[in-house]
Amino acid sequence: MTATKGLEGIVAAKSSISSIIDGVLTYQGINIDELAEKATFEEVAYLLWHGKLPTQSELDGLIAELSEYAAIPEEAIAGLRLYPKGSNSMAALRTAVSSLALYDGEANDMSAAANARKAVKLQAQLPTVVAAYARIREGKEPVAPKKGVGIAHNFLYMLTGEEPAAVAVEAMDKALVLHADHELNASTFAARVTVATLSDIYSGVTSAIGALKGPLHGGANEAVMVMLDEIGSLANVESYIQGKLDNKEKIMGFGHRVYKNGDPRAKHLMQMSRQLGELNGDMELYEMSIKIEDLVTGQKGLKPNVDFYSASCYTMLGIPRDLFTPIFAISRVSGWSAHILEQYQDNRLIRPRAEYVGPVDQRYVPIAERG
Ligand SMILES: CC(=O)SCCNC(=O)CCNC(=O)[C@H](O)C(C)(C)COP(=O)(O)OP(=O)(O)OC[C@H]1O[C@@H](n2cnc3c(N)ncnc32)[C@H](O)[C@@H]1OP(=O)(O)O
Ligand SMILES: O=C([O-])CC(=O)C(=O)O
Repeated sequence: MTATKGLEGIVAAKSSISSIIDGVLTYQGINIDELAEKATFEEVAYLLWHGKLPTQSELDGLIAELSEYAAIPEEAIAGLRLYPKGSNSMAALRTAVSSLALYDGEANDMSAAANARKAVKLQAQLPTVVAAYARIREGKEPVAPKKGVGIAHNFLYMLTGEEPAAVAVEAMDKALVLHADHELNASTFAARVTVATLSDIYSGVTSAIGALKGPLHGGANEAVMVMLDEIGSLANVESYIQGKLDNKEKIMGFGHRVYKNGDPRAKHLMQMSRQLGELNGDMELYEMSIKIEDLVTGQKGLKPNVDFYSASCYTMLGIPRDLFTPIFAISRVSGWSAHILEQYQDNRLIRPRAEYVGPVDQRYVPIAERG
């Protein structure tokens, strides 16, 4: 038995949710470029869950259902208030989502209908949790979700307590579309491994949030912003990046396990970064990002991934950098839950093998004889 480090290239599941073939990403066979331009996030969530785009009445039904479930139980809000000040926002989200199971009477109901309902509940409630936590830690009261608006709108509204500008809603919605699903990425795999034991959907999503948190995966968007903040200005880009490359340090937001010729989502976020810069009358973050891309691609051949330009976009939308990865989760919970439902439909325990490389032929040594 020979292990493949990081399971690179191993096909570990059959899935009909999203595909990456020859560098082209599709959700249910629809090119991400088309969805980014035309679809709303709610349409995409429906597509991932049901395998088809919704009719107008199906979409209205989903928006109504999301509105119905968006408020989180008072006990969960009370829990958020107890988290230590300065908690990591992804750790807080992971804990809060796990706690939501305790207040859902059907958390352990494994019927298909209950699982489909819980997928919608989780999708509805993650934005509320992230926004409520962001406010509570600043000493502000959470803002109750608004009925009848989309998730992008509602999230920005609950975060700021103000009606968001149309352009901000549009940008956020597109970002959510672009992050919704991505085949068997690490967090989705974690979710599928967890539920393949026939554990519940909350356990699967909690596992997924834990996996997304890491800087080699979703956590890279925050790490990109840390880097941009450290660089500070366009004039410092070259020396900073050159220093990192000379020291063989990783540049966050670059490289990808599957895409070797570029992540198709990055160009949409790059465009959004430029547009938001123009709107804000401040192009520096965009220009710094472009210069970083030129240097890293020029010297290492590495292309930006989905996390690179999302950092400047979210910052220009006024979002604190430690909410970037939670926002990724707000979107990706659509894909996680779609994969969880797909796993339940044709389940088999996921249990690979390890190549043993430890010592052999050892004997138990009594404690008094150990050196
Ligand atoms: C939503 C997402 O999860 S997108 C990915 C987000 N993660 C990041 O942006 C973090 C930075 N990028 C990385 O760490 C990697 O490119 C990953 C984790 C995305 C992919 O990792 P892997 O497929 O295992 O590639 P691996 O890390 O083996 O890289 C291959 C080579 O490219 C180099 N490399 C890869 N990414 C980078 C980078 N961002 N900066 C500098 N060098 C890099 C590696 O050092 C390695 O070089 P070597 O062969 O000389 O040792
Ligand atoms: O697929 C991956 O490995 C990571 C990624 O880009 C994503 O999850 O969006």
